[in-house]
Amino acid sequence: MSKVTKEMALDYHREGKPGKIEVVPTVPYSSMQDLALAYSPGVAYPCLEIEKNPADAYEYTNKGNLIAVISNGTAVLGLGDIGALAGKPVMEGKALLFKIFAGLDCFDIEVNEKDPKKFIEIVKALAPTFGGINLEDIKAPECFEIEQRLKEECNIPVMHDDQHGTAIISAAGLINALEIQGKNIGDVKLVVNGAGAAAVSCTRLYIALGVKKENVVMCDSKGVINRSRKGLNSQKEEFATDRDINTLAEAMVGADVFLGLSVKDVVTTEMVQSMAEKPIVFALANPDPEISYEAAMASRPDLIFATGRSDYPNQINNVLGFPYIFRGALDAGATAINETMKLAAVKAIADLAKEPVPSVVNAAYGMSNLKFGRDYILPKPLDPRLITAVSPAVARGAMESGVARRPITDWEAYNEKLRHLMGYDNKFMRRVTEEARRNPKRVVFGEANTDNMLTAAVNAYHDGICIPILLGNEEMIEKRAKRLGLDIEGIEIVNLRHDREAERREQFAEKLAASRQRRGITRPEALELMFDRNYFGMMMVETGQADAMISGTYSGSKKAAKIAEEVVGIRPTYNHFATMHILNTKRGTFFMADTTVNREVDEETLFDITRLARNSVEYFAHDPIMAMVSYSNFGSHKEKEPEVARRVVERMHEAYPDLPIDGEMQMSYALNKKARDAAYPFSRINGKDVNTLIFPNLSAASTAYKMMLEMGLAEAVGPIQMGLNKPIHFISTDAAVRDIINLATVAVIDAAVLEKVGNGHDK
Ligand SMILES: NC(=O)C1=CN([C@@H]2O[C@H](COP(=O)(O)OP(=O)(O)OC[C@H]3O[C@@H](n4cnc5c(N)ncnc54)[C@H](OP(=O)(O)O)[C@@H]3O)[C@@H](O)[C@H]2O)C=CC1
Ligand SMILES: CC(=O)C(=O)O
Ligand SMILES: [Mg+2]
Repeated sequence: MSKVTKEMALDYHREGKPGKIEVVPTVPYSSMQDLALAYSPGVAYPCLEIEKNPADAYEYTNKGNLIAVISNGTAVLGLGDIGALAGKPVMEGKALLFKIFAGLDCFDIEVNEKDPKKFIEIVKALAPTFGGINLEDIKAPECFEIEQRLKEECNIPVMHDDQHGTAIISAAGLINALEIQGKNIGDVKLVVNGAGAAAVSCTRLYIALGVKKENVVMCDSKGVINRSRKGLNSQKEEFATDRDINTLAEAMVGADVFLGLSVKDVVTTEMVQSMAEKPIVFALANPDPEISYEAAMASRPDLIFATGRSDYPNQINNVLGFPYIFRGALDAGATAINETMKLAAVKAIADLAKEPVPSVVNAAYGMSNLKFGRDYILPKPLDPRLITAVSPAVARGAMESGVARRPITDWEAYNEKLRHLMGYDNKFMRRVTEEARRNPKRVVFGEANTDNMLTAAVNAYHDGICIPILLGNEEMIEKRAKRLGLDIEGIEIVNLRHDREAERREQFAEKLAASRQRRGITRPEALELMFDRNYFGMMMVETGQADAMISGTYSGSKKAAKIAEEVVGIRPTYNHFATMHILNTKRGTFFMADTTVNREVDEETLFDITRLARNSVEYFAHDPIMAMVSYSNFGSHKEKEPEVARRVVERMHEAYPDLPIDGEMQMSYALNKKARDAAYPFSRINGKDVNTLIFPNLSAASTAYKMMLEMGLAEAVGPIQMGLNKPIHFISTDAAVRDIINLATVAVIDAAVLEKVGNGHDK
């Protein structure tokens, strides 16, 4: 991750539409009828229902999925009292996190009011709008009264995240760090620096989990809070120590755990060195910690160190909790977020860190070997399992403690809903990944000496998806792996240019020349070609020395595709091969073809593309419902391109009389079955939701899927090659690591099917 600079951050916030979030309608709104339903007169009906029964607000409005992040700007991060307006970027940021991590909609509300009593009245008056209230960055001690009263007086969950979110996450981190250091929570000496919202609440939770109160020393801006201090507020009084010490430096001597929730740079290396053996330091002030990562780690080797930042190992930040805690609370219809729910969240988060880390998480952090230990005490914020680990635990907690108004009964369905909410639930990829893991295959990675290819190959290996064979110079690959922090032990590297591969090059050349001698490749030429990664790698697959290949391409796949045609050839029942992209969207999974290969599409090419797509969609266990898309509808335009599309549909109807395919038709009819059924009742796909889109040319297909991706409307798997004799797949070397892993996973499945049924699944 590159260092965040002021300029980058300001540009990020300013570019495009300023800020970070927007409001998007969720119902149709284009016709008069729609407007009459959305607003007057139709809107009166739900109003009257809610008047009769307020709980109906959850049925007819967005209340049940809407959070308010409310702040008065008095303790914004560690920046202090910068005011309500200046805190808005933080609150917008939280709104964004609620949305992307838990699918919760969120309004940020900055209230220009420091008087706690007035602030409480304002928030209370706003409460009917929301399903939950996340109080944020409100300073101590006012935050305690504010939260307490709002919890009592609102009938929706209210949580001050700086208090409880931080307490939950850091407690999970503490439990795991203590386990690694081999210490007992009941024995540890704890120093807390800061006596504000976060510090007080964290300390209370640690005590509930077993820390002895007499082993706690808390400090504020004036030093140690001891009994001789006068005029302490009640929270500071609660933690005042009997020990006769005054400074943080004195408190640190012999301490096992340091918890910083104060300001930057107040801890020195000497202080860390003065701590007990195997200490734990959580320096959580944001954006800059109480001691820097570099200084802390240099101070002693037996330390476990965490900060609130995302750019160092062990991030302890309430982002790991609040989206999922509110998700679980709202889904169970909880009236509050109570101690049982908080403890359930602590356990779920702590336990998740001990589970094997999936490759998507490693890949997201450019790592290959994240494993429970001193540099990984908590799950990473981009871990997609957090939602299914934490939200159900919190919802169960709500039910057990009797605050759930809408108890969940079908947990499997709830988990499914959570996954779906989140990520255009990649059910398809989950299924193929499980299949690949059951029977991993040998996959050659061409261009293994590039960052993303190498990271993908190594992650796929550690995830048990495939057995990679890396093509490239071993020294260079090793160097790169070291720089990227990738563990490549156990992975085969083949340096095809090395003398020790001379025999294999000869063997491959002979075989290639034998099959291509009448098509212009002589043996000496074939031998020359074996110095090319694509020829060599594909020959490995052709001769059974590997099961599949991911060919890294630099500028489109044209050259590599030509080589694949020469080396492994096109399946006997076709004259062309093509590629398909699988798009996971909010509306389900769509298959699109041909997205990358055939630049000139005549009738024969389009016929092959359509047959290949039909075959592949079935192969991925979907029943194809196909639309041939065009700018024309069923003959409305007579030009060559729609004519070709029409003829291909006719030929498909003849070849596969039962196949639901039709067209040519515009995309609006392909995707809107109501409109299609009304306008073209004769269509063969009447009443059906299309899942496979065949495009009349490469420009249209490529533009369509890329537009969906760029607009954030889909996640894609692909390009999936269809029609070659062997599983050779092509992807750009700078494609995202996750995309390369996904393609390698598909290649493994491809190889397994080939092994089982040959190309016999061609029909
Ligand atoms: N990583 C995470 O997830 C989270 C991190 N934080 C961080 O914790 C910090 C505090 O936040 P919050 O509790 O909301 O804020 P508050 O304003 O409620 O509390 C701040 C506390 O820090 C104390 N403090 C200020 N300067 C010093 C100093 N030099 N030495 C010791 N203590 C000092 C203040 O002391 P006094 O009482 O004397 O004024 C006060 O007790 C911030 O940096 C924030 O970013 C907060 C929430 C979550
Ligand atoms: C993370 C957070 O909430 C804070 O630093 O205030
Ligand atoms: Mg905060």
